[in-house]
Amino acid sequence: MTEIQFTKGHGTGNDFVIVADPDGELDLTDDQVAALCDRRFGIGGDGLLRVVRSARLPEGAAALAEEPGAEWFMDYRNADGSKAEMCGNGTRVFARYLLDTGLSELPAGSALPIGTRAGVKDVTRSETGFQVDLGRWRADAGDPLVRAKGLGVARPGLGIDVGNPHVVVALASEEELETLDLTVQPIVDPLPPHGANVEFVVPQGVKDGIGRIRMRVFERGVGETLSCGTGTAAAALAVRDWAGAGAPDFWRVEVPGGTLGVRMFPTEEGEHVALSGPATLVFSGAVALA
Ligand SMILES: N[C@@H](CCC[C@H](N)C(=O)O)C(=O)O
Repeated sequence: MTEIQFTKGHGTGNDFVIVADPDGELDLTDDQVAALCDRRFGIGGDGLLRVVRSARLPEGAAALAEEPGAEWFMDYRNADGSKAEMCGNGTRVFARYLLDTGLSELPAGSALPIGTRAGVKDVTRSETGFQVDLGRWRADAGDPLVRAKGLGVARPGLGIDVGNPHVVVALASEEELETLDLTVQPIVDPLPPHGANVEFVVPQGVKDGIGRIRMRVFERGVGETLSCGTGTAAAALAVRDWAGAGAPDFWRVEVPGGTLGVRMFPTEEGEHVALSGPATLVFSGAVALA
């Protein structure tokens, strides 16, 4: 049986098994990922981050073509073993791992480019830990309806892509958010071609120029998690859209695992959205691969 080294990390309670595989020698099956992420029989995690040199992975070629400095690729897998394009909390935890293990450096004022299936993402330091520029976002057509246990009637959702697909649903009150039962997967109709992460939000108004939101999420390939970084970005974009002209470009999103910052800013290629928050490594060990 092969034994591998791992580190456990999290960003606002969205937790990951981190496996260093610099030379791309570890081809983990979906079942192996699911076993490592199992909370009873494995290490436990919402997902797995494989740390691999972009040059050693076929998917890394596009990252290197976009940004030759993107030495490291975040091979992200959901807890069920499925691949996802992006993970916002994951990129911050990935950056923390690269820096703490000495695989990369991030001098003050510079950016660390990380390869992902949704393109290269620049990570910089921020007051609360790290900021990741998620790049351009886009509204998805389809106007899905969302049914969730505990909600009664179906609610309209707004499809937003921030590298991975999301559907955001506004709830009427904190009570609705609390009584929502996310042990059962919400039904999205029509479901976007590659599925969706579903965010339930309660806007909390604007204070000191910063929009506030409370959010819970059901992640594609995982279930309810304590936080979803790309989900908070989608939530802020949706609430800003619903609020109309004059809504802020700075948002604070409260999730069960903590608070994340979201900011929208113009660039030459169009508006970008960035996510900021903490990233923590918790422990390391060795585990046998099933
Ligand atoms: N937790 C993540 C998103 C992880 C991927 C997601 N489950 C998907 O399938 O798109 C985040 O912090 O963004």
